[in-house]
Amino acid sequence: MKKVLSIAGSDCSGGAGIQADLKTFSAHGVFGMSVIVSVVAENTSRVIDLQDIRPDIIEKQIDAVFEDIEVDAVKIGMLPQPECMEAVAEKLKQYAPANIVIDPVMYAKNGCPLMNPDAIDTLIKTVIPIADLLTPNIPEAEKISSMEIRNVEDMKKSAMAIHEMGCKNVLVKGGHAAGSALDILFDGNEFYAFDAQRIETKNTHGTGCTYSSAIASNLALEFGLQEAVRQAKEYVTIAIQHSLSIGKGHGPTHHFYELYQNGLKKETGITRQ
Ligand SMILES: Nc1ncnc2c1ncn2[C@@H]1O[C@H](COP(=O)(O)OP(=O)(O)O)[C@@H](O)[C@H]1O
Ligand SMILES: Cc1ncc(COP(=O)(O)OP(=O)(O)O)c(N)n1
Repeated sequence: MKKVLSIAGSDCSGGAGIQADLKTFSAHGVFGMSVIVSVVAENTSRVIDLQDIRPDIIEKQIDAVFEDIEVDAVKIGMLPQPECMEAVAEKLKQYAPANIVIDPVMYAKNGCPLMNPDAIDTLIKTVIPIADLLTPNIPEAEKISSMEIRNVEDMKKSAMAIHEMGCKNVLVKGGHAAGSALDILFDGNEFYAFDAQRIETKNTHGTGCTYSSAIASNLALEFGLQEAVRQAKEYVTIAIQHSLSIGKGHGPTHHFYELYQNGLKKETGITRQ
């Protein structure tokens, strides 16, 4: 069985963070593992407080996984502080796993910061260069590339600027744009578009976590990058289509193995190998 590690924060309400990652891994039939970097007291409406985990405990969690288990892909989510970023980057350089997918989480949907804004330089210098794929949403891509994104051409320019910072591939996600849900992948040479009809729903808590974890799962399953993103885009679209009206705010995406299998068959004619 393929094994995928999530290094991320804990969302006690189950819609985002480690919890969304592990649900996504299970739906993909891979074995999920977790290194928790922050415990976030949050729900579908708000972030109440958070407690970051000490960097040495983060390092020891990573050691505990890698000294014992072969890891086929790593998904990284929330990294709240520079010290946490440095600890994670150093350990991943040491263990050099394949398929590092990084979702540079900065804010929760309600606008609460999950990354110290002063950590942006460390993110750029230390974290971005270790990514096989970086998956910023539009506000994150704007912040990292120091440019405004108003249209698809700007998404491409931003992706190129971020690629220059040392990650192998960049996927700028269009969830925050108007129009269809169009994401742009840049591999250093070509651009690839992944488009889906925008679903009218407020229940989009955890979409970015779900998407990056689905991509990491597909890479672990040995799909090439474009195919891994294409299948993950279908997964996240179906997970949003079937999202749940749980809580008073933005409800979570829905992860359900059978739904995925049937949804894929019904909606795309594709079955997973
Ligand atoms: N309302 C929606 N309908 C369809 N797809 C969406 C919708 N909102 C987001 N997506 C898709 O979900 C994925 C996650 O993107 P996004 O929501 O931008 O990430 P994040 O959660 O990091 O802000 C992307 O593929 C995006 O295009
Ligand atoms: C613990 C934790 N990690 C990440 C997020 C952000 O999740 P994301 O999928 O990027 O988007 P929203 O859930 O904020 O819409 C989070 N909220 N909590």
